[in-house]
Amino acid sequence: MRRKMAAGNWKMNGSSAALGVISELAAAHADSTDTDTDIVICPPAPLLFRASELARSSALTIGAQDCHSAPSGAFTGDIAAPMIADTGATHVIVGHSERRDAYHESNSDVRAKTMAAWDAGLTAILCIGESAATREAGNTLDIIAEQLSGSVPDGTTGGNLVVAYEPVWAIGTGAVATTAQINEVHDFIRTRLIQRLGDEVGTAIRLLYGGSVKPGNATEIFQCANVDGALVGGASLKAQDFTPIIHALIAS
Ligand SMILES: O=C(CO)COP(=O)(O)O
Repeated sequence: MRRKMAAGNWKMNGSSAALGVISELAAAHADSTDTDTDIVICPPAPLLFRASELARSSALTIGAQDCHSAPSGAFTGDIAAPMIADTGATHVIVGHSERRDAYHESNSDVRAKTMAAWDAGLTAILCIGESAATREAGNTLDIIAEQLSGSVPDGTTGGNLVVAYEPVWAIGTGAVATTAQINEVHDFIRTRLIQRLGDEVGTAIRLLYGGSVKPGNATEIFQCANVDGALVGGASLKAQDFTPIIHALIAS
């Protein structure tokens, strides 16, 4: 059985004062008997060291929101995957639609970042998802197939790769995808991963849904067969919002 994952992407939000959320989440999970769920918090890079310290000896783990594809070099302002690992973080988000859009990251860029993450011993949370225009044109599965074949490198063990399906039109809009839409895309992703990587690895990769996941819709989303968890933006910034989502996942 695949482990579940509740991942929180804080994006460019949160000062050191926000780190209290990590302690609150750790405390809320301290008495849990659940051992099947990974809780990953991805704060802005300047908070990674302190977040990793706070999460130590709790059920929480820490991830970054992006990495460069090179292990070091003259790339002012960028962060290399080994640096992320050095903070104690264990995960990194790659290919988020906000980066694909604002920084023109291509599928091959995302592929290179994913390999860099693996080289540093990190688990990559690789994001894919269609725009509103793509969905309206009926091309969702074509784009998903293209993103998968272009962004996912060969050589995953299954455990070091998590694929997050985040329809761009559902991010930060409150317009959550229907379970029919989520099922269609997640089942398609699973089939494609198995076709390409074989049954064992293709089945082991976890698939997260992201896009306006809230306490009120989490239970329904987690009932989808190929949804192993969520990548949560806004609702991961407050323990009182993220905790019920984690509980809904554990109960699913
Ligand atoms: O982009 C997301 C997570 O990476 C989703 O953000 P929201 O949950 O705020 O819609």
